[in-house]
Amino acid sequence: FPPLSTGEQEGLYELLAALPSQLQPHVNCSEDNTFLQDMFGERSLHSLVKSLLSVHDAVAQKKYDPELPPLPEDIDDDEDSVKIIRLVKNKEPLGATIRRDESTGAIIVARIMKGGPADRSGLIHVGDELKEVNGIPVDDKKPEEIIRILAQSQGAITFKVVPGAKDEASLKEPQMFVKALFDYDPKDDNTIPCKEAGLAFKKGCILQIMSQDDATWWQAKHEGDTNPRAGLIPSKQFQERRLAFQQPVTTLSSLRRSTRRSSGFRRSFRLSRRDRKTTKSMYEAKKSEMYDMADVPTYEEVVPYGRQRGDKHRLVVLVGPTGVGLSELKKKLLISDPQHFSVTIPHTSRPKKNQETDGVDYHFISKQLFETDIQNNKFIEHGEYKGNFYGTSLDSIRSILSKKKVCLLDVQPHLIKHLRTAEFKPFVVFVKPPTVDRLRETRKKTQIISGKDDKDSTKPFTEEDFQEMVNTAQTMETQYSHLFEMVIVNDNVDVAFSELQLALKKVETETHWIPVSWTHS
Ligand SMILES: Nc1ncnc2c1ncn2[C@@H]1O[C@H](COP(=O)(O)OP(=O)(O)OP(=O)(O)O)[C@@H](O)[C@H]1O
Repeated sequence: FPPLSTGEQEGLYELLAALPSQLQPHVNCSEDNTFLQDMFGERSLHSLVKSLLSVHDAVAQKKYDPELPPLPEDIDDDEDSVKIIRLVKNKEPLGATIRRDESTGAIIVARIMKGGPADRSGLIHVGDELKEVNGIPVDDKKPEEIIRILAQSQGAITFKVVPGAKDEASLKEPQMFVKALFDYDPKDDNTIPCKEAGLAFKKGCILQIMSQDDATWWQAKHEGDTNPRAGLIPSKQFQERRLAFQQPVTTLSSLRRSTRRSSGFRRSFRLSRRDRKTTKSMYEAKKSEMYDMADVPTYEEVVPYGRQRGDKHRLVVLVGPTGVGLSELKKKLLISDPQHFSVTIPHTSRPKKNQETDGVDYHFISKQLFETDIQNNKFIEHGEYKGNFYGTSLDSIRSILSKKKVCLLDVQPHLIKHLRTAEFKPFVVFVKPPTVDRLRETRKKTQIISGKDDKDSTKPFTEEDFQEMVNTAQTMETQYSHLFEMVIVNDNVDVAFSELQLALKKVETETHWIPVSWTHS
């Protein structure tokens, strides 16, 4: 209805007064007639109708909107994100703290006390930049001075703020993604408050974290899942805590076993293709380095990453047990595209042979310089063989990457963690042997370099070699699989090679997930 005019209101009263006579023909008994006369003549009914009408008018004219204070006139048009906030303050403190941002000098809301006036208003948020209080600019004031101004103010206080970026982001759907570093099935978890509400996932899955409000149970969805309902997953802290209790037992026992079989771990890093034959048993890595405890793998925050033209390539790291075929796969890649792929040139302290060229076969350096370089952490891997040092320097990796080539590197798995940096962004491929039966089948004609003596003698794989390869692969997988981005089974070498080639192509051209820590260097 449109609001009633005064004339219309009076007409309505007349109508009310006239009602009993209008109804008379329909009323048989005089008592009823008197009752109607009395009721419609009652003043209280008139005032009730009047109130009803004024409420009707107020609603129709939207008079219930509170009156907003006029906006200050000096708003800078450029500052489109400025917010003017008016809070009414009584004796109670506002419940917010401020700080000066070291780098920009801006006054920032540092904390909002839960339940205080600022919190209850819902208008001021942590991260907001304070520009003015009651028209007084605050940029040139110390936080203490501003606090004094606020303390002295009573009644309405006007703030001019620039909302913090965080504030806006928190209103949107949470955008935190993690890569799961362990398998999880709520069915096997007796601590979960509700198994049906749990979310199962596998190692390597990308999960979108929807809520971390609860310290023990987070809420998450599988990335890309259109179903909006989140499921419960153990929080990082909770998972770390309970794994810390379990791990020492399992790790220690598996390590003992692997120590005895440690010869199955990769003993050499390949120096150059020409030198392959002599590198096989060049040296053993220090055992203590190999068996360090891996961090408890839970979740790692990830972001989408796509290599832009002109960016350096991700470092390609191959790991696997001795003899599984890393050199073979590297060789195939190099042959497939020598302009695109490259391997590092190792350093050595041994004297240069006549047919060798410095910087091509090796970087030949003195023993003393080698030792200094070791001290200065210049090598990702190094070792000693027959009194001479050999090693792969970090700079030799950098030199390839800066030529915009793909660097192929194989290292022992415990060294992966040193390469996991924004600079190298390693793409780690685990090359796994097939079953012993398949090894026997596929490696029938294969000759390997005998590690028993220093001569370049070759021999076929033994049953023991196969068993050791499979066992070592198993140990490596148990301990380091959370660091592997891809697993290739080297059964048929041509199949394994095409799988690797395809995966590397994808890494170069498609958007994929990498740890968020690699994106800010
Ligand atoms: N799928 C395969 N089928 C048959 N032979 C293979 C296969 N993959 C590799 N080989 C052969 O097995 C031998 C060992 O492979 P390769 O030298 O590449 O191993 P590696 O992982 O580099 O080990 P190491 O660290 O001991 O040198 C080589 O003669 C290689 O040609």
